[in-house]
Amino acid sequence: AQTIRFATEASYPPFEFVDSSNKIQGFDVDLANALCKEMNATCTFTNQAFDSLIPSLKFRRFDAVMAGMDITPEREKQVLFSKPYYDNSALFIAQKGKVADVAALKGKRVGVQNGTTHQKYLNDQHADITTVPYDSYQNAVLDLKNGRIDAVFGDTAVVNEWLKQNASLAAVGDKVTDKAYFGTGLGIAVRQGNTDLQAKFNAALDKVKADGTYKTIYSKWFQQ
Ligand SMILES: NC(=[NH2+])NCCC[C@H](N)C(=O)O
Repeated sequence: AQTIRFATEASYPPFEFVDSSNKIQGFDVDLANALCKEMNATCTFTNQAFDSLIPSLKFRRFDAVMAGMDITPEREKQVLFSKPYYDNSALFIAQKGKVADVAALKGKRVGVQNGTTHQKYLNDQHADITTVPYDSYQNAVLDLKNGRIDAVFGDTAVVNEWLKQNASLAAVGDKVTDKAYFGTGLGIAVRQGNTDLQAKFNAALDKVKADGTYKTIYSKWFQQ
């Protein structure tokens, strides 16, 4: 059977994280395994810095990237994406009672992960906010709790996870769904020209959506 080497950045529950026995787990991993089963392939997952995922894919160190990655026009110039497998949006969080709304973040320090759509969105659309880059969102949340930064900007499902675990944090403003950054959905990236693997992922996605497998995995990781 074919082996598909996936790369991810596993500090991003519920999409991907390293569990207590050092295994990479999460929604993306379960979905990838379901797709690989459909494709009669074996999946492997490697943990890498987020901003190195697309370069490593291009260097052929991996076959696919699945990392809660938004499909964006800019990334589509470099890689091919599967059809969207998850509807995404982004959200700011801050210490409870400290930041009234997004306008109040003017002149403040907001943590983001390097290479993410969140970083690009703030740089492009909120030049008045100081973006503070982190290699992992875990460290950004720590700094938010310590008061070293004023807010963190991340994917809504992930941010909700932090809110559940940290009673001292709260959402600021509404979800952001700007299509140029986060509105199109998450996709699996493969190399330009690898339309064969792209087509296989798309067919497998259709299959797991139709037979209920997708729904089971979704409800395991995104409890309402
Ligand atoms: N595994 C991760 N750390 N993912 C971060 C993803 C952030 C954002 N959705 C993006 O595509 O840029």
